[in-house]
Amino acid sequence: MKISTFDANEIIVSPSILAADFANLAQEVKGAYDANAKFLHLDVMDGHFVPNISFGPSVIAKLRPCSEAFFDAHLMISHPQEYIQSFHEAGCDHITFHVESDCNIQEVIDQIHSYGMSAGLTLKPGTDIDSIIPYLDKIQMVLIMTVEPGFGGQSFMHEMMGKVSTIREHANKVNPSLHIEVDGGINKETSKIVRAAGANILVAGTAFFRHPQGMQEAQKELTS
Ligand SMILES: O=C(CO)[C@@H](O)[C@H](O)COP(=O)(O)O
Ligand SMILES: [Co+2]
Repeated sequence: MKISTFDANEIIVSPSILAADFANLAQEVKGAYDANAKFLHLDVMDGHFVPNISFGPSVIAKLRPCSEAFFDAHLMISHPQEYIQSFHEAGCDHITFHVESDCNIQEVIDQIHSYGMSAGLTLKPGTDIDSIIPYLDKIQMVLIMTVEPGFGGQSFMHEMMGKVSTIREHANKVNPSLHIEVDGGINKETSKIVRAAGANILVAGTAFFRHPQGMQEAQKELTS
């Protein structure tokens, strides 16, 4: 699936499977799509770029037949350029990588595009958005981290909203179809704040997969 299928004004929920029950991953992923979440957020961690290890292409490949969702990979790895082909072969539709990773950013963007996937750039909370501005017309998504990458279940950082509105202002001039995704601590309340700031893709792990009333209710809360 192509990201151009989705409009940058459309509010999309991207459930992060980091908060799902790993012993029942296929059921969880099917449930998320049945709840009308059009994306699935895949947090890949290498234990080096961030102090945690999650899963890689072989798990994603097993999940691919379970869902028609847009597979939205978030690579928290030091050397993204070495794994782009593997994530493409696993069935990812999109890859977001970190500006702080050890790579030539433009080369990795080109590599992602060469496999027909869309490309996104993201940054840690302490990194300035000046590192991303020069690429805004070359990518399809910016992901603003609203927690330190590495773990789910952390508290939302309100102070990141300035980054969202500044990126939206720049994008209106150079790339109006740019999607802005936010990731970390998104729930019923914070979803309203990020949407007001100009984000349209909402990553939700805990608030989605661990919602006491289930995923359908989570989807409703995040989009209403
Ligand atoms: O990238 C990350 C964490 O590094 C996220 O995608 C989290 O998995 C989101 O989890 P919640 O904050 O929604 O629980
Ligand atoms: Co993420």
